[in-house]
Amino acid sequence: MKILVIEARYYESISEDLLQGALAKLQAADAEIVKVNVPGALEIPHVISYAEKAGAGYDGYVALGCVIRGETTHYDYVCAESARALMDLAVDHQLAIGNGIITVENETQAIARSKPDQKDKGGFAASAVIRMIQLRDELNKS
Ligand SMILES: Nc1c(NC[C@H](O)[C@H](O)[C@H](O)CO)[nH]c(=O)[nH]c1=O
Ligand SMILES: CC(=O)[C@@H](O)COP(=O)(O)O
Repeated sequence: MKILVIEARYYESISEDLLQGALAKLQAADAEIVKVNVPGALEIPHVISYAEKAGAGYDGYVALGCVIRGETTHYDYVCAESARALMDLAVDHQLAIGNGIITVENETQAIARSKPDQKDKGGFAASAVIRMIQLRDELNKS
């Protein structure tokens, strides 16, 4: 299976941990992996839309990012809109998308969720997209 990993490397070290967790799972599944990065979480859904429009032939997508609450309401919009857009793409277009965009209150929470040897949210998102590809294929054959 061919997987596009889309990273919003807004926080460099957090992003790297999310990526390593995701790559471990994808490599274990012998996936063909393509990686791209975007400025922030809000731009991740755009790439999926572009790839699908272009007929790029990805079996699934892993979205990786970290959104940490600041002083204003921008956090709420970045979290809600990126999640909503990914969900709409997945459901409306039958796409396999693993959402590894962590939305947290502070850096401590982000570290705990990004590290592969802790909560490994990047790895979980990769495992999710692998399973959804399998499930979609099974349903298409039934
Ligand atoms: N504050 C965070 C952002 N903000 C940037 C937006 O995602 C977007 O790139 C900008 O509004 C331009 O369209 N992005 C993150 O990934 N994480 C944050 O904590
Ligand atoms: C989650 C964000 O967009 C955040 O970086 C914005 O910070 P602030 O609300 O302090 O401008």
